[in-house]
Amino acid sequence: MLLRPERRAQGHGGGRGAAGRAAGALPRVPVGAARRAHQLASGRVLAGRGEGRRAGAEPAALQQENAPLRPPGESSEEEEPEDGSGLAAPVFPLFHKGRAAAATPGTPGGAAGAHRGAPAAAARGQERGAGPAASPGSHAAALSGETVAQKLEGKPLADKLRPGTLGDYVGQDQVLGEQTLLRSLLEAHEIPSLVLWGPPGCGKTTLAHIIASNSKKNGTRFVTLSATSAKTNDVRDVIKQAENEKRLLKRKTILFIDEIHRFNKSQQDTFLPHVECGTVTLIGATTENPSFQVNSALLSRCRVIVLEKLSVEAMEMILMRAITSLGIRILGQDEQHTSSANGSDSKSSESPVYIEEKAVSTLAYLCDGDARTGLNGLQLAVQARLTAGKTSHQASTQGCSVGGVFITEDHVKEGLQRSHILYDRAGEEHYNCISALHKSMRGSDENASLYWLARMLEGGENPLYVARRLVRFASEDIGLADPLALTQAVAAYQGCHFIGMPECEVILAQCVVYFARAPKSIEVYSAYSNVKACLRNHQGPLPPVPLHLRNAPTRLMKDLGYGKDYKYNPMYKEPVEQDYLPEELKGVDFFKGQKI
Ligand SMILES: Nc1ncnc2c1ncn2[C@@H]1O[C@H](COP(=O)(O)OP(=O)(O)OP(=O)(O)O)[C@@H](O)[C@H]1O
Repeated sequence: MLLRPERRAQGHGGGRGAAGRAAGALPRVPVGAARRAHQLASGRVLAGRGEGRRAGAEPAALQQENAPLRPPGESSEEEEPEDGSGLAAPVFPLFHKGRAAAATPGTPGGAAGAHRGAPAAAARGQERGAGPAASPGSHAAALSGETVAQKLEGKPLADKLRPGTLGDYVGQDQVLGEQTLLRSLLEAHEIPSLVLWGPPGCGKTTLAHIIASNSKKNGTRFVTLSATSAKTNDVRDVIKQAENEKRLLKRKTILFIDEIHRFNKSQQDTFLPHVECGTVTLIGATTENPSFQVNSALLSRCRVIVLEKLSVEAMEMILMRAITSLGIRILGQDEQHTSSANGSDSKSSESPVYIEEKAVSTLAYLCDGDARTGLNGLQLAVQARLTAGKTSHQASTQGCSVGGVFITEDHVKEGLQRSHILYDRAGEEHYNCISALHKSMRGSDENASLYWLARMLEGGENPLYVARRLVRFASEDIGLADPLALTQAVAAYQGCHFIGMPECEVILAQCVVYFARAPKSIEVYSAYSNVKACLRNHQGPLPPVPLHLRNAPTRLMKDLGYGKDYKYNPMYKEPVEQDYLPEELKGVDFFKGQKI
């Protein structure tokens, strides 16, 4: 558990937890672990050992915990089509590249190393019962007995499948694993005020609801407000009610505020005294760095829980659970596609729905740790295929054909919104990426510079925002080493302004590469910073402008000595000896010593 925001910068942005790193290093994780669990759920594989090992866990979860998660020797690299026709081209080249690049041969983070780590990560994900088997009473169980189309009607799939217990909550072991502070507090029913900080769809709201249902057992009330719609008066009403409940019935209230960063500071102030005196326990959820967005007095009274993007393995578990609950069957590359393949619980007369195993792993990658996106993507892909009326589609593999709806990797890609996946334009990712671009150009890495540029533009970033940063970079980092850089940047800005996206992307690309290749000089930037520091540190009144440097437009000024003894340089053939700094700064050289 993280109580201070600083570490968040690593954990949430570039850096990841071990599971996340392993995930990033995998070119393609086979859905072996999750699929195995799917088989368990559908009764095709007998339970593993260790039943009853942990009280409170569903039997299916215990079975999965001990199941061989990945066939020995199975290599993600081997599964990648040599022509790159799988995940990569042409829709998501960035992902493909990133994944391959992360798998550095010879390092534990390489493909093999990552593979070794993956089962463990998947097992951790399963530990709390993350299997696809619907635990009794879960939403997944509630989906049984209908056709796939019926199951997808109404509420979004992600909402229907929102886990209601910690046992069904996947991943986030860094804050919820055994022996973590939050887990102990939850088990002891002692809920402190919390701020749940994490990227979209990583399970903040879900966790808050689980905490709520946990605390309802001992009579605690749970009230939800969304900062996007609630007014200050709504907050006051909730607090008034909480005071009454506390005073008259001795009942505690947990107030959950989604997107707490959207409340302005004064709205946040409204909670402060009531959180302090314990009238309400506040649980805020935010995708934004709380150190900037949440009132610091309020923040200091809350524990900040940092949730990370869900790992690929965790996403596979979530998707497999959804697939099981929908009664969709999985088609592996190496099996007979009979109607009993990967047993489904769909008892209807509807044509069976199949999904490629590869499609599931691709979806798990592309949703970028956002379970809502992943589940929505699955839902859209299935619905689109059902609507397309492909019921007579013949899926033919290895000489065996199957009648029914067949969902491929391409279908799930279509079910996803690319901009959502790549980039969070309004959030922290916006700043992380521009910072990465700036630093890559400064480091003269044209390759990385182009990558960060494309990642922003493909994600829907405003090209003028990037162009403005280039103007700044031209002076800050290139400066007089190549004074033309500034002209380039301003021209790029104007070019973007004239023609907009997508045509202007190449203008920015040209400028970015020019800057990455350009010689660098921070001489001016540094000297100017020194001057600013000198002014800021000056004690007492600032020294007057020397009289000889002053203009003397009136007689009085001349009489006062303005402009006296000033040497007009063009009148002199030889260099002029003359002071231009105030007397007390004589001899100071701002170009010496780079203090930024
Ligand atoms: N850890 C998880 N385990 C299982 N399912 C999850 C998990 N996290 C998210 N989900 C699924 O994704 C859906 C969206 O998650 P949730 O609303 O909790 O995300 P969030 O972090 O609050 O996102 P946002 O910031 O966009 O509101 C849930 O309804 C649930 O189906």
